[in-house]
Amino acid sequence: MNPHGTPTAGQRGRRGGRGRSASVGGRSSWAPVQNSPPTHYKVGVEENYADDSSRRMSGLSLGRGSSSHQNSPGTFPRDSYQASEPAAYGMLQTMNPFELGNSDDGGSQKGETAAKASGSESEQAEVGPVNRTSFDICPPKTGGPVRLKPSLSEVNKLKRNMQRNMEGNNGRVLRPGMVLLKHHLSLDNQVKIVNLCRKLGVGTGGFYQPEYRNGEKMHLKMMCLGHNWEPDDDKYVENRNVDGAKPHSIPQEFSLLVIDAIKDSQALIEKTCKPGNVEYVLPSMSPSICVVNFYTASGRLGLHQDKAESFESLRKGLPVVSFSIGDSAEFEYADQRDDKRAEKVLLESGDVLIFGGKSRNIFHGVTKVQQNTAPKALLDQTNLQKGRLNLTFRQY
Ligand SMILES: O=C(O)CCC(=O)C(=O)O
Ligand SMILES: [Fe+2]
Repeated sequence: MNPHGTPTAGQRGRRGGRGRSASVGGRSSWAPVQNSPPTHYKVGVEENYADDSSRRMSGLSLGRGSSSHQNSPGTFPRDSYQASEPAAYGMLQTMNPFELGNSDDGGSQKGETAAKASGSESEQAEVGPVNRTSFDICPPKTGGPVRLKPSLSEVNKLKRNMQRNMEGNNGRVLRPGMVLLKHHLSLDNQVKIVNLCRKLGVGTGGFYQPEYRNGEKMHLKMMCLGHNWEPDDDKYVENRNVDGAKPHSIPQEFSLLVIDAIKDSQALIEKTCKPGNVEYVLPSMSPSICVVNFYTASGRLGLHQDKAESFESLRKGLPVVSFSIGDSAEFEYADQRDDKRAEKVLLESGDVLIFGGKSRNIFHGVTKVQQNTAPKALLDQTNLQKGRLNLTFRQY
């Protein structure tokens, strides 16, 4: 059943399974692959492979057994399944491979690109690429609409937010283990994140539009860092099904921001809730996975739980840390998968939302992207296209 109530046979949704973490792979299989010069293959070329059966699992399934979904297959959508986005929107038909993999990006091109991993481009095609068109979240400026300078009120708002952040007054505990840090990411950091995501996102291992086996597309573009999450199987795998590519690693800058946000959230909990041990309420974690989503104006994400991480990670309630950048979004969360009973909160550019501890398994989703709400200063500095960039970090 998708969020519109339409049954979608055989479809499994995001993070519905809670496989008991067995032993497959283990930590060592999580070690980042060494960097290598960027190897470019077929980026920007629409690759269609008619035989859908070729979309087999190409990677090692990490730590997940057969996922015992709490809900039966076919009832667990992650996405809205509205009409798929216009193919031309932000798609690149050509790209410069030398823009990728520079060592200054912190993330680096993973050593074994899809082509390398499988030996050659033609072999790569056999791994199971289906439809991978490069997607650029910051298309080059082309004399398009002129963007106005940020207004005085926007500049003042930014200053006010910075001041509140310095005073530690920008956070709210939404429920036990769930914290919203308003305007936590500085404009500079937002710009850096956008630029890095853009860089990692345009080539091999970059953004693609995930699709379920039944052909329905998620209404967003996705790229995973650290490890690939596969929508169809609700599992992390080493090579993604769509094109066999390995994910880039998580840039260290991102991880530092995550750790910083957890510390600030814990400080807020200590101040406002005075728990005996804050680690019980909101445990610390060190991210090994980042799911990067880009929502265009019509993008959304159905209520779901994030439960593909290891049994240990879920048992300990290690938090999901979510960064929002660009247009604002309405975010809903609830104890059940029930939109009517969900609470809503607005996530604006720079907001960080954390849910761990007792809130780790909440159902959550994105109901709406509010158009033209991104800070102008951010758009000026990045040329981020209309929409919302979201990064969710987890520890496997
Ligand atoms: O975009 C968001 O705020 C949520 C994303 C999310 O829930 C996910 O990627 O699992
Ligand atoms: Fe999620």
